[in-house]
Amino acid sequence: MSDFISLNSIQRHFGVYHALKGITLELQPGRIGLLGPNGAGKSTLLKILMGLLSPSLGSGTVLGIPLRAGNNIQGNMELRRLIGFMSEADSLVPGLKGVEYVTLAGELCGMPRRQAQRRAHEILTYLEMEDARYRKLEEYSTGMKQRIKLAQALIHDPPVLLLDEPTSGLDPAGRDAMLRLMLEIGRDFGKSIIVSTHLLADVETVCDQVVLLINGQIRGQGTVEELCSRRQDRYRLQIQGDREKFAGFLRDQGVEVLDETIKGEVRIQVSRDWAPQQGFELARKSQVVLRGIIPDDETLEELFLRSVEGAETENLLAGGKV
Ligand SMILES: Nc1ncnc2c1ncn2[C@@H]1O[C@H](COP(=O)(O)OP(=O)(O)OP(=O)(O)O)[C@@H](O)[C@H]1O
Repeated sequence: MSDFISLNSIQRHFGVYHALKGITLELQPGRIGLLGPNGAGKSTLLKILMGLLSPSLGSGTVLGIPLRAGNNIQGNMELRRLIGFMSEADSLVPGLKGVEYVTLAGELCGMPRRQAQRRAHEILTYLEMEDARYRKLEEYSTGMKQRIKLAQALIHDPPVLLLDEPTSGLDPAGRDAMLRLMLEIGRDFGKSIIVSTHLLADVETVCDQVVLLINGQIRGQGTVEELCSRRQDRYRLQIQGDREKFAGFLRDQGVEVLDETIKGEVRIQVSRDWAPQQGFELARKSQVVLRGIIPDDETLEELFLRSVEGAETENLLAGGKV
């Protein structure tokens, strides 16, 4: 069992709707991407991890603190001291200036006012918000709002950050800057980060682990490399000889050719029980030299789309039940 996060069949119902349908997960500290389409249950899971919501069923521990169905006020308070949360929603307090808002977040975490003020200034300097700190929050641009939300999550120097859609609404430059900050905070300051997003590129840039959450269920977990190398039905045949002729021959033999435009290579899709030995046999018959057969990994985007489609098909077959 992981000391970091260990979940066992966690469910969360909202009335008759099952937002989480039995989440079992063991996570190690690091930079973790919680990837899923809209409505997958990402925010619900983050809120359970930090004790803002309790599970309807199931059990688990986060940083050694047990998650319990029903009210667990003591455990939830402890979790909030250890976790910084940046919500997706616009959770700012109108009328406050940037530095007042971040100070208030510190005080709400139990910090004495002076300490919270000092720390708020430090963080706002680190986030390059020197000038914006004395402006009212309602005057902030979307990029500034996302930064100040990150600042309030960092105020009490928690070892773990939960970031819900941190790049939402940002322009490309703002997004790059936010991703750089996340990398820095995770890699250089040693904090664990769980980032909820549906943006694959954000996960690829920042995260060393991925959890794929679709329709309230875990559909994959591991490093990007591990997840993308799971399929065993696509190969790159590296050949010496006439590529087009070989591709035509393969098609005649009932092999699906995905791409024959890459120099020295033909990409194919086959059934899962296809043995690479068959590739050599086909090459011999077609009189080309086969130099190698390499499993053809899918991109994170392909994996994501395939998983979403798979979940939709299963849902349809199950009669679309929640
Ligand atoms: N308080 C609530 N009451 C009723 N239903 C809810 C509540 N919170 C979430 N849900 C439902 O649970 C499902 C999962 O919502 P959640 O916000 O966790 O998804 P998400 O993956 O974060 O989506 P998004 O990427 O769109 O933010 C959605 O269908 C949502 O409508």
